[in-house]
Amino acid sequence: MHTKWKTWAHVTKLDPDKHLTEEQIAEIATSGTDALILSGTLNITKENMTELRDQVKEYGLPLVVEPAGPESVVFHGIDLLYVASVMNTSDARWIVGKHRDWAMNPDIVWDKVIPEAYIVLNPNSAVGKVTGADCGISAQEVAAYASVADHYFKFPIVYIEYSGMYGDPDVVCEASKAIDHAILYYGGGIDSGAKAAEMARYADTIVVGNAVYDKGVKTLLETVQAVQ
Ligand SMILES: CC(C)=CCC/C(C)=C/CC/C(C)=C/CC/C(C)=C/COP(=O)(O)OP(=O)(O)O
Ligand SMILES: O=P(O)(O)OC[C@@H](O)CO
Ligand SMILES: [Mg+2]
Repeated sequence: MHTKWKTWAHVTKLDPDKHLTEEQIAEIATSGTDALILSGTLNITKENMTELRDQVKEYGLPLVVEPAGPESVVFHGIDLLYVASVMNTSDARWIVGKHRDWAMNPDIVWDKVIPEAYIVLNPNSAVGKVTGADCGISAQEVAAYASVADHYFKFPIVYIEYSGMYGDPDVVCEASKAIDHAILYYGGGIDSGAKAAEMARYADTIVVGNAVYDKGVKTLLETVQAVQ
């Protein structure tokens, strides 16, 4: 299996539900970001996922699809499929239920699948609302979830997710201390070089999403330069 993903410092998350021009995509793909993740929670379908894949594929960057459910899984033309389980929800659908439904399907390319332990910390994000995540937890509880994900479930990725807001670096620091093997992802509200550098002190891989759309490719470049 493809293991280069473990060395990525910066990845860019593109939303199939949003639009980018060809020129913007060219700038993103040549920004120095290590990979593109195609993902979102709301309004994601095989159709808009495939359309975005076709827009970005010619640049040769590693492509990851991160589906919000079985309905948006695409394997063709992509390198890896990141599949989340949310640690801090009591709704089992988002831990293992959707996965059971998905596994009724015989066409899963398991060699491309990388499981991710999500810890969702922004209650106002789409992912926070949809999964009913308990976002009011302490840094110690986040670290404990990270420890269970790493040492017990042996997830290869632990993902601290503040989608749409900049998180607390102390929380990411505590999570990083609790993990020995998993790669630690941080995503949420990174819209400057300083924020990218701050979270990259603790996270192995930082994720930039909304800033690409809200602030533009120049800001994306700053975040890349701060960590590469
Ligand atoms: C079993 C399969 C194939 C999938 C299930 C995967 C699960 C359980 C996902 C739950 C968490 C989730 C919805 C992950 C999707 C990735 C993600 C967090 C995207 C960011 O979403 P937001 O930024 O909040 O949403 P919008 O961009 O749509 O506003
Ligand atoms: O969109 P932002 O806030 O940059 O968050 C990135 C990513 O973690 C979202 O899943
Ligand atoms: Mg988003």
